[in-house]
Amino acid sequence: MKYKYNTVLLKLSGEALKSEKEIYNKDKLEDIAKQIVELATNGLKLGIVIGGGNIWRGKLGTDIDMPQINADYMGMLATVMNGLALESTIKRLGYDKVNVYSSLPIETVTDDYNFKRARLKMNEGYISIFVGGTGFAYFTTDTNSVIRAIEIDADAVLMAKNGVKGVYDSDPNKNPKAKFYAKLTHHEIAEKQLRVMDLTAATLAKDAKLPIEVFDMQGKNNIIKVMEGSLESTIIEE
Ligand SMILES: Nc1ncnc2c1ncn2[C@@H]1O[C@H](COP(=O)(O)OP(=O)(O)O)[C@@H](O)[C@H]1O
Ligand SMILES: O=c1ccn([C@@H]2O[C@H](COP(=O)(O)OP(=O)(O)O)[C@@H](O)[C@H]2O)c(=O)[nH]1
Repeated sequence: MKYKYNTVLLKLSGEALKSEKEIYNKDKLEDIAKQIVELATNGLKLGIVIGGGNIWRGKLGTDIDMPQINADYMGMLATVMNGLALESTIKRLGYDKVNVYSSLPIETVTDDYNFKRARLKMNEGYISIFVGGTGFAYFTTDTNSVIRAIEIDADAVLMAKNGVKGVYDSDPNKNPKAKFYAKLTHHEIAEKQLRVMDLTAATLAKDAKLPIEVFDMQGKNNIIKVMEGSLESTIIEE
């Protein structure tokens, strides 16, 4: 196997699909899908959680006096749209073995999810795209990523960021002197209150002893490079 991992859960933010003017940018969708197809074709077992941030986030609900629970379900539905956009792009590139599993029961456009079926299909080379978040308000897709990673018995969660190469001691976009960490323990994430994922997700990953690799997906073939171990990133483990 040419990759560091056999099975991974790749977390993509919805932001990765958008451009300045479009919620879906064809080149960005295609670039991500091409890398995913190459990885799957070469035998990497891939589960993907996609966020909804290019379309909607629950916190925007306050701007329109909407209760958070309603706003959160809108956000979860946004992740379904993103999953379908990614699925059709992957299929358009000729890789048909893709399942979109939704935490929300939308059987007309998504597959029924249970972890045993996902594992079985992934062993047959199917890519699993997990949408709908956890299906519960007050969570984010970071938590959903850790849950799905545990369920598919992933070796790690690969957390793709937009424009930062990993975890720093403070926000590198605000503090040019922020110190980069190549390695961190789960304990340090909590102890130093490093903002890489929400606390629920970080706690769950720590309890499950699940490694997390944080990397910048904005770079040529960075998703492939991080799987090959040739990209500078932050690895969070025991
Ligand atoms: N300790 C930190 N290490 C890295 N990035 C941080 C940190 N604290 C804040 N950030 C900021 O968090 C941003 C990523 O936020 P997030 O909501 O996870 O974005 P994404 O949509 O890329 O997942 C980074 O672009 C960075 O500006
Ligand atoms: O389990 C979940 C996952 C997501 N969301 C909602 O869906 C939005 C989009 O998800 P997220 O912000 O994680 O997307 P990303 O930032 O990764 O694009 C969130 O803001 C939440 O409002 C939710 O309520 N429960």
